[in-house]
Amino acid sequence: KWGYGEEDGPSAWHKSYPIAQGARQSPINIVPEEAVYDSRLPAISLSYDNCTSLTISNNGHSVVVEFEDMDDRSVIQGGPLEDAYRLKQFHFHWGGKNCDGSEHTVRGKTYVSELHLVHWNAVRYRTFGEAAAAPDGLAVLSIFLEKGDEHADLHTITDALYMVKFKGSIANFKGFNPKCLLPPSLRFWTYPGSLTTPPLYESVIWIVLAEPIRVSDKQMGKFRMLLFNAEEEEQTKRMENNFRPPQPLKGRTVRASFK
Ligand SMILES: Cc1cc(C(C)C)[n+](CCc2cnc[nH]2)c(C(C)C)c1
Ligand SMILES: [Zn+2]
Repeated sequence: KWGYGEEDGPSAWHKSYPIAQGARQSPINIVPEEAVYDSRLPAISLSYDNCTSLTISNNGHSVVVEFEDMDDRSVIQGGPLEDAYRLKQFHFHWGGKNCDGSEHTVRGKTYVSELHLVHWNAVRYRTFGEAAAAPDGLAVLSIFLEKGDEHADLHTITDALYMVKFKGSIANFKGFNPKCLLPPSLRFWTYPGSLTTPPLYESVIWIVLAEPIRVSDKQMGKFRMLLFNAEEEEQTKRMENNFRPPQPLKGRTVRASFK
């Protein structure tokens, strides 16, 4: 199977997943000066007030918070999106003790971590799986985490990580609303891309917020206590550096919602 190590990491994925060298792969390096300001782009609208978080889990690649997505109780719309997309889950990518782990970069700058809020087009597709394989199936809202003071609301997540230390662990995680993780500004860049892990489906409309949120080193240290391995496996592998590096733009246009 695939991972983030020397043998099974991003540079090897193309062997089992040739789309890794496709025309709309993610992440990318965003160059603001080359982004096209589009004044017709509506603002992003997030309706998370009735969202229902269910669980927090360790899938062996990241820590994931899943939501109830049987109706349109929590959706993202506007921006580049034709339809409303349903919130399905969010997860993070991060680095190691002294190195950054964001997936997208801005003028080559990396951030400590990157939060992905994953939504799917339930207007056009019946299931998440079907949407995840369709060109306009998913919309991922990406938020950069920058090193700074403690983030007051991130504690709710970091305090729960001990419950999902091992791959395959899952715990109740009700009542969490991710709107507390948004930065003050919803100014964004948007471009057509892909999942950043195998199967690397080219099914994601990316919406990357320009303004990061700030988190402390101590809070990030708690993410690095998670493990890639299951409890019964003998080798203990710390969960860190679970990010894919930027991929070729291949002629795509990045649009900006701001000048
Ligand atoms: C069908 C599928 C969908 C996703 C994400 C977009 C939730 N993911 C995560 C891929 C991803 C993570 N960040 C961006 N893409 C996978 C991985 C767990 C195998 C499978
Ligand atoms: Zn992700």
